[in-house]
Formats: sequence, C-alpha cells, structure tokens
Amino acid sequence: MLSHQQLISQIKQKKSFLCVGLDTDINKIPAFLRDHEDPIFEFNKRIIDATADLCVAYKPNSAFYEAYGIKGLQSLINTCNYLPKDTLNIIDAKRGDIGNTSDKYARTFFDKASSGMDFDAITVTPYMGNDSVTPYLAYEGKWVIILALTSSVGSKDFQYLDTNDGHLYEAVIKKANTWAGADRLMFVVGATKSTEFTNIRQYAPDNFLLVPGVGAQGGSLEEVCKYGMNKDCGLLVNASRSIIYASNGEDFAEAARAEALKLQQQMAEELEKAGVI
Ligand SMILES: O=c1ccn([C@@H]2O[C@H](COP(=O)(O)O)[C@@H](O)[C@H]2O)c(=O)[nH]1
Repeated sequence: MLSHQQLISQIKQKKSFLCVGLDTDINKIPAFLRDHEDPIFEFNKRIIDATADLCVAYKPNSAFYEAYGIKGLQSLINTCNYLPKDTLNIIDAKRGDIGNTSDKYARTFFDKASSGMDFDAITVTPYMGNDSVTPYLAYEGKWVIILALTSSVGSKDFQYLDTNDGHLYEAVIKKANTWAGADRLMFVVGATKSTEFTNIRQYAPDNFLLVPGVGAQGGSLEEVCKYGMNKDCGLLVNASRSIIYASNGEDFAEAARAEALKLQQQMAEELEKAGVI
C-alpha cells in the first residue's frame, strides 16, 4: 500500500507515472499460454515481470476477470497477490451503491482475509453520493478513485450537464474533495479530455488524476502533462491494450516492455521539463 508521499517518491525514483492496465482477454493472449492451468494469470505474471521497473501502478479491470466466473475470479486473486508491493495496485471496478452494499464491495477488493484480495485503490462511481463512497474510505490507507470526466464519447451525456456548481463533473470533484483529502482521493480524467485539465487543477490542485485514454484511445501524453501535471506530477497515466497486446507471439512480454519503455522515456522527459525531477 503506497501513501501519497510514497507514490510521489516512486514516481521520482522510477521517472515514471505509468499505470499498466491488465485488461486481460483470454481471446487475445498468445495461444501457447492457453494450456496453462491459469492462462490469464500466467499472462499477467509475465507482463508484470517485464514491466515492474517501468511503472508505478497496475490496474486490472475487474470486467475482464468477472466475465469468466469462478475461474476469472481466481485469476484476479492470483494476480492481486502477485502484484509488486512498491506499485499502487488499482482495481478498476467502477462500483458504488447504498452504504451496506458498498461496504461489501469494499470488503471484496480491500479485505484479504475475506476475499483473498487486497488492492490499494478502487475506482468508484460517484452517482449515488457520499454514503456510497464512505465505506471504501473506512479502510485506512486505501485510495478511492472517483470517476469525474471519463475518456468515453458518452461523457457528454451527463458529465457536461450544467449544475449550479459548474458542469456535473466539476461539481463531482468539488463535492468529493469535501469527503476526504488528496491523500485518499484521486479522480479519473480521460486523456481524451486534455483541454479540461487546467480547469480541473483549479479545484483539484493536489489530487492525483488517474488518466486512461493514452494509447488505444488516441489521447496525447504530451497534452495531458502540459495541462494536468502539478508540482509533484499528480498524474497516473494508464495504458492497457497498447502495452499488453503489443504482440501476441512468444515475444509478447518483451514487446510489452518495449511499449512501456517508450512511455516511461516520454514520461521522464515530461517530469524533467516540469521540474518534478
Ligand atoms: O474514463 C475511463 C475510465 C476507465 N477506463 C478504463 O481504462 C482502461 C483503458 O484501456 P486502453 O486499452 O488503454 O484503452 C480500460 O480498462 C477502461 O475500462 C477508460 O478507458 N476510460
């Protein structure tokens, strides 16, 4: 489990704010792995071994595991337990419900004695408000990552609606920041929305932003850094498909490493340009 300060230290040490997304699809992994007892875990294990020195976070997306029932859940548990201790390990579950139900989701992903999993952070939908989010915050040291402005085209349907406190996504960030500090709360902001980052930094100056959308979705790392980086970096930029499916041959882990390295090198340049390192 990494604190705010430990995360910043890892970023400076590794010169990276890369989050590797483990959206592992059994139909996309190399055929030679399919004979393994747990092919999804075997794939993840090799991706993790190949990228751990280049990234500061991993983000399995729970949908890719839940889709396979008990076997998928076991792959997720195995993956969770294999993730390095010096990375921030995020479960992208996008949960949120009434308090007693959120409490069970929190137990699922945060309480190893109960479920076998102890992720450091979870993505949460804010739509049901404070009582749907506080059960996750009850777990000391764990992070809650609130969906604010998503990378999806559909973000315009609700997130840009006007409220008496700005667009809905702006109202979400302002309100959520009254529930906990920047040492416990992050926000999801899509790389495809890079022009909004300057605005967001006005009311989320210190929060880390989890930024999906670089790579397969075409977001620009340079623009995200230009508008979204704060004095400590304040960004975790996720790439999933562009890294883990860089090759589906025997060389898939080396190819994933090469893609991660490209991003890490760009990130090191951006950190130097911004004076973070
Ligand atoms: O706004 C959002 C929120 C979450 N995601 C998730 O991030 C990854 C992106 O994967 P890529 O392959 O790098 O496109 C995936 O798990 C999404 O569910 C997002 O894309 N946008």
